[in-house]
Amino acid sequence: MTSVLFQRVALIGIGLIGSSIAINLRERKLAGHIAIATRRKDTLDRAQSLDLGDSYHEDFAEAVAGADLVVLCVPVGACAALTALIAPALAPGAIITDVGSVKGAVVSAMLPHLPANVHFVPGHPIAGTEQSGPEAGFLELFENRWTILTPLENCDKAAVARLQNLWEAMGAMVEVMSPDHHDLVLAIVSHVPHLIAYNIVGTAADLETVTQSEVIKFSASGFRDFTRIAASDPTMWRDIFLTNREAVLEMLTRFSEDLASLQRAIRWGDGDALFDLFTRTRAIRRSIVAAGQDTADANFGRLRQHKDLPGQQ
Ligand SMILES: NC(=O)c1ccc[n+]([C@@H]2O[C@H](COP(=O)([O-])OP(=O)(O)OC[C@H]3O[C@@H](n4cnc5c(N)ncnc54)[C@H](O)[C@@H]3O)[C@@H](O)[C@H]2O)c1
Ligand SMILES: O=C(O)C(=O)C[C@]1(C(=O)O)C=C[C@@H](O)C=C1
Repeated sequence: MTSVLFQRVALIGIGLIGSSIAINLRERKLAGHIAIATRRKDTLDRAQSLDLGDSYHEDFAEAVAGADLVVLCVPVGACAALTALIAPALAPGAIITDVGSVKGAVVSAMLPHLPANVHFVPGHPIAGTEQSGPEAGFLELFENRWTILTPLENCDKAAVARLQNLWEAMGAMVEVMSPDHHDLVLAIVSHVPHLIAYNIVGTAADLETVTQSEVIKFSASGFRDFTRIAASDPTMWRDIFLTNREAVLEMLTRFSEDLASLQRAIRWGDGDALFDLFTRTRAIRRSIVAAGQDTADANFGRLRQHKDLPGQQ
């Protein structure tokens, strides 16, 4: 049995993550009032027609006024300007958080604009799909998935606990870590995999000896999975690679070295090296499935059942 955890939640940006939070707040009755603000009138109108909130604002400051929780649900590159815009309107004691996929850069971008009398608790739900826009959200997105919070050392513990309660009420599991550690971990489990997907789909599309229609016609499920990831939002991912540059480059160096070893194993017919690696990686997949962390597959299945879902914001 859940109860109202915040009196007024302001959601800034209402795409996949913002709308999933809105649906959770409403369905689970976690907020007294849901105020929604976003950049484009058209997106706001679509959010309203989906009945995602209680009030809709083109003026960001108006949306956050009186809110005890403000959640930035926008691409990482938009966080600094938006924080500067809303900072003067934040209520004393409010918790301000975000859902950005990179944390170090978000902290550096937001912190200088924030008044001392609010609690800044950056966050990141490790849950998503390749869809964007207010129509893409759904209730189960965060269920049994991790959300990472990266509060600064001097942050009020009660504020962190309140935000943790909210994520848990939305079905998530919560872990706290430093922004830098978050960025390093996410570089290898999320950012580099996306780069690989963008790259392989781009390479296939550029092949002179294989036609576009053959790529589409013969794409087996392995390649198809890459195309799903490579359909992810261009703005969001541009911002991620520009703001988590160091960690991504570090992981790419390791990745390239390991890829070169695989290339060598294939060239010299070293079947044992290939077999050993594939055995280790199969065990990793099986432990992820055993831990119940493969719900993205379930989400993907769910989205496929709704083929008419618009993908644009
Ligand atoms: N999509 C995912 O899988 C996923 C998962 C976890 C976290 N995130 C993070 O969540 C954030 C939002 O991602 P999303 O998937 O919901 O994106 P989305 O594209 O579905 O929605 C983004 C929203 O931000 C608004 N917006 C964009 N630029 C803006 C600007 N300059 N000023 C004001 N509003 C602006 C858009 O109108 C839209 O309402 C990103 O920071 C992303 O890194 C995404
Ligand atoms: O399943 C997907 O489509 C995702 O890419 C989700 C995913 C991920 O890499 O796991 C993407 C970026 C977010 O920051 C968090 C989650």
